[in-house]
Amino acid sequence: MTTEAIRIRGGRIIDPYRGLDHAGEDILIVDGRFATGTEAGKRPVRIIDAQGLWVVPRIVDMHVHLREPGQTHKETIESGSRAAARGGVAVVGAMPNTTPVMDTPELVQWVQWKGDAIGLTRVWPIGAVSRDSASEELADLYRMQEAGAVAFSDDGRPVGSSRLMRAALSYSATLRTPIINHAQDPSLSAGAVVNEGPIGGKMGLAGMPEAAESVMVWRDVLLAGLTGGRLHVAHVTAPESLEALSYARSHHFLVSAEATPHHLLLSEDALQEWGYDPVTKVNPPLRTVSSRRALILAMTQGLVEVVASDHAPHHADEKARPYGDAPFGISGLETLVAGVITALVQPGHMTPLQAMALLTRGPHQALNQPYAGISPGEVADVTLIDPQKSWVVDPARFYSQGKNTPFAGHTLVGDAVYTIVGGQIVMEEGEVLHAGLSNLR
Ligand SMILES: NC(=O)N[C@@H](CC(=O)O)C(=O)O
Ligand SMILES: [Zn+2]
Ligand SMILES: [Zn+2]
Repeated sequence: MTTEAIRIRGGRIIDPYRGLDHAGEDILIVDGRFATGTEAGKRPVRIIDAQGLWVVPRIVDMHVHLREPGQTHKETIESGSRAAARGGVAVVGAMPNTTPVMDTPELVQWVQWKGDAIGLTRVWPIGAVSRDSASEELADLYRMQEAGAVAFSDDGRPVGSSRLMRAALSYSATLRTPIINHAQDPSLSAGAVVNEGPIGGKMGLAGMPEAAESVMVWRDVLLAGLTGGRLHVAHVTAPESLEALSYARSHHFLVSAEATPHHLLLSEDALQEWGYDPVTKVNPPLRTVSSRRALILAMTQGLVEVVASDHAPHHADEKARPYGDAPFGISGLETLVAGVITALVQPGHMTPLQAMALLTRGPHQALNQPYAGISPGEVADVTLIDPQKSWVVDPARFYSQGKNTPFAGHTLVGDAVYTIVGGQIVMEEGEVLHAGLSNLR
C-alpha cells in the first residue's frame, strides 16, 4: 500500500539534534521517514503550510505519569497519549509508580505494547529501581532493559537507601541506562506539603526545606562518581542542588538533570493566588522567587539539559480534598511546549534553538538513545509550533483526564499546532486525530 507523502513547506527548521536553525527548506516525509526531494515518486503529497511556524523534530517528555495499570480513574495510556499528541510530544517516558509498580519485564512490555497499539505517541517505559519501589531490594534491571525499559526510577518516592542507590548506579554503568531519582530525604520531608518558609508557614501548612532535596542530590552525584553510573536528577529546584550539578560537570560524572515548567514559571507565591486549593500542591514544592531565578540561570548555563513536564494527573475528587490530604502533582503534558517558550524564550533567556534542545537533544542524551534529527532515512517524528500564539490555559479543554493545573486561567505563549509521529499526523490544529493507525515500532 502506498501511503500519502507529506511536504512541510516554508517553516523555520529548528533541529537541535543537528544544531541547525534555518528557514526556507521544505521537509519531505515518505513511508514514515524523512526523505530527500525526489523520493515521493507518484504518491499523493499532502502539503502542510508552515509559514510562521517552528518545525522541531521529536519532542521527548521524559517524565510522565500515565497511571496505567491500576489508576485509570486518574489517567490511562490512551488519554495520556492523547494529551501527549495535543502537547506536541512524540515520546513519553512512562514512570513506573502504577498499581502494581512497573518492576517486572512483563509489565514493561505490556505498557509499551499498549502505547504502540494506541499509536499516538511513543511510550518509553521507565522500570522501577527497587521491587515495589520500596527501596529494599533491587528490581531486575537487566531483564527490564531487555523488555524495553529506557531508564529506572522509583519516582514518587526517593531511593532512600544509599546502598541500594550505589548498587543501581553500578548496574547502570554496564547497562548504559540512567537511574532517575526523586531526590528528597524522607526524614526531612515527611508530612510536609509545601516549601518551608513564611508563605506556607502563615497558612499553617507543613513545609519541607530545600535541603531535603539537595542533601540527596549531593549524595547521588557522589555515588555517580563512585560507580561511573549514569544519574538523572528529576525535577530539580534548589540552588544547592544546582551546585551539585556543577560539581558533577567539573568532575566529568555522567549526570544530567531536568526542570519542570511549573518550577520555572511559578513560585510559592502561587499559594497566595490559589489559597488552600491543592492545585498548587506538587512534589517538589513550588519554591521561592530567588530559587526560581537561580534555576533559570542554571538553564542558561547549560547545567540543566532537560525540561520535562512531570505530568501527574489526578482525579478531581482527589484534588478536592483539604490541602494536607490531596495528592501531589500537576497535569502538564499540554502546557509543556508553551511553558518552555513562556519561561525561557519570550523573556530572552534562551534562543529558540537552545530552548528546543531541552525538549529534544537533552532528553535523548540523558536517556542515551540515538536520533539523527531531520535527516534522510531517520524516523519522521516532528512537531510544528506556533511560537507567537498567546492562549489562556483552560483545563476543561485538556485531553488529559487530569485537569489539575495551577496555570488554569494563566496566559502562556507558544503552542503545538501539528504533531507527526512516525510519519502519521496525530494532531492537527489542536485536534487529536485518531488512534491505532500507526505502527510505531
Ligand atoms: N510530582 C508529583 O507531585 N507527583 C508525582 C510523583 C513524583 O513525580 O514524585 C505523581 O506521581 O503524582
Ligand atoms: Zn518525583
Ligand atoms: Zn514524577
